[in-house]
Amino acid sequence: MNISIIGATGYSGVELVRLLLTHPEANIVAVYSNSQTGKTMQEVYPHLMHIFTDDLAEIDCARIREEADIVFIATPSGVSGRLVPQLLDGKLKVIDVSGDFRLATPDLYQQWYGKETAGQEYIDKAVYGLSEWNAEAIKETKLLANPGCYPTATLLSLLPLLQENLIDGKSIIVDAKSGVTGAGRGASLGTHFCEVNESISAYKVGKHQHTPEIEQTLTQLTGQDVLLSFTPHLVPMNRGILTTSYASLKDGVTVEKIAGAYAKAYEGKPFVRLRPGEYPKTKEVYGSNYCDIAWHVDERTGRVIILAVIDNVVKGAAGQAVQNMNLMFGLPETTGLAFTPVYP
Ligand SMILES: NC(=O)C1=CN([C@@H]2O[C@H](COP(=O)(O)OP(=O)(O)OC[C@H]3O[C@@H](n4cnc5c(N)ncnc54)[C@H](OP(=O)(O)O)[C@@H]3O)[C@@H](O)[C@H]2O)C=CC1
Ligand SMILES: CC(=O)N[C@@H](CCC(=O)OP(=O)(O)O)C(=O)O
Repeated sequence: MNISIIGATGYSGVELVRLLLTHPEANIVAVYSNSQTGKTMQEVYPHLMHIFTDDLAEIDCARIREEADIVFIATPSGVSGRLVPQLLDGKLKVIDVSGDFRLATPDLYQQWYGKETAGQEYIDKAVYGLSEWNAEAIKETKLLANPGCYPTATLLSLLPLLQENLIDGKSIIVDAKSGVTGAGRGASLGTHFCEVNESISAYKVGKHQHTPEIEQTLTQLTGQDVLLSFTPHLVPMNRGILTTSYASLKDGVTVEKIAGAYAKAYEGKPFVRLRPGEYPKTKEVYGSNYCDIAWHVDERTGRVIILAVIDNVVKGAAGQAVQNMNLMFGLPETTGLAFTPVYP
């Protein structure tokens, strides 16, 4: 499989390089950058010395259509919306790691991202790549919208319970925490060491762009009416997301029903590990494609509290993108991804 990567110099892009270098079917044919063309990958990332030394090329859609079977796009929002119409031709398959093709309409995207994306005809071609829940559609598509990092952990937590009608879709509150790699490699005041170290703070309260992605997917996949509050926080660590979701239980729902819904949803799903009653740590999935999920039924308040952890750069971006590539090419989902988390 010949693979091109646009945005290879970013954190998601360089994680794609790491995963694809040991994938038995993958051959990276070219890596593309916007502002660092002419340099090699090992100049930008010395940890790749003697491992991956390719030159960074200027983005050339015609060349990519000829050289690659699949292209990953790992660029800031607003970029792939412009590139995809030039790439979707012939045999080439596209996986977009950004948010440009996740929301149902260009207007909704404009409302939450404050910029333009591709036209409706391209958005309609995209399949949402939540691997565990959308595998049949993923296998058939040429354009895949890889889920956001927070939505991955949140959706995997909530879908089984909404699917079985065990919680009230209008009662959901999601409190989420992310490591700083979630904000990308570019320097900014908000991610400066002295601003984040020994501190924790919320951001984009009531207006984070992943809110409509989570609501839209919960409704599309379960048919339930959903309206939720989502609050992200930045925590002083490199990788990892912990989501804590709260929802009111429907009448008569027992601990056994909750456990049954998770067991049914994730039987045979190699990357979801169920840990009822535990307190999963981001460290326990670090560097891996796992999502660990735990739940606690609070009989006093009639609520269920669900904890989920992922590595934002792996299951939340590059790892799930490779999992989706495997599905799109008829390979076992775990190909190139069956490695152990780095611990401690
Ligand atoms: N980091 C994460 O945990 C996750 C990120 N995402 C999404 O994935 C995408 C990439 O994120 P991340 O890797 O963190 O970002 P980074 O900021 O680390 O990297 C961005 C990449 O995009 C390239 N780039 C920047 N501007 C342009 C442009 N105008 N045209 C073409 N290429 C451009 C950069 O190239 P160069 O600097 O060489 O010019 C760089 O390779 C984003 O949309 C992000 O929201 C999704 C899930 C998780
Ligand atoms: C910590 C941090 O800043 N995280 C980023 C995640 C960005 C992201 O993944 O954005 P899209 O999926 O929408 O492209 C944020 O909250 O905006």
